[in-house]
Amino acid sequence: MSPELTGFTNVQKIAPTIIVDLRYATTNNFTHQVIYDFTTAIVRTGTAHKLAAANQALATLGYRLKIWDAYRPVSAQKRLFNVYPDLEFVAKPNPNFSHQKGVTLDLTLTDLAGNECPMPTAFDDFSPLAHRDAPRTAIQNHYYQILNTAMTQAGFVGYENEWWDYRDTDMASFQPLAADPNDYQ
Ligand SMILES: C[C@@H](N)C(=O)N[C@H](C)C(=O)O
Repeated sequence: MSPELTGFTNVQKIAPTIIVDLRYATTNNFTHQVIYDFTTAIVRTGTAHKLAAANQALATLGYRLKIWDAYRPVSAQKRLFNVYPDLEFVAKPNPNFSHQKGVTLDLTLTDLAGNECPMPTAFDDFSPLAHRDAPRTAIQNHYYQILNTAMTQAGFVGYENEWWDYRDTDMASFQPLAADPNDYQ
């Protein structure tokens, strides 16, 4: 992978219409604790370009992406795992994995005004209803398919147990890398 793609990028710098609402920067998450001290969503630059392509495709259909989590330091993963050590829904701390190396996003779909579309569950609903093969209502399935098509066509793969978790298909090409998102505002 070229060196220009392996650093970190603030996703809103290349896709300003993406909404960022980092839930672990607030107490509005499953831990009820503030997990980290930043509100800027960063991912590896190659991943950011793919995300911008997904958001652009969605814009033509009248939708936007809303990000709930992006790069997550290993220290934050430790806090999440301490509260909910269930590998189905929270990964073990590991600098070479997923959010912790900046190749994964937790996200949902909104309309152009920023209103969230109906999806299978709330964010971090750690129940079987979050699984990608769970039964969905027709309306939930409609919006899920719009999101899933845009993300997979842009080069992401969805984690089977969480409908909101999308990983760069090139994730294995990225070596571990840490950053402070506050440096990318
Ligand atoms: C905690 C949840 N939002 C999540 O990101 N789960 C995956 C499995 C992870 O911890 O990487």
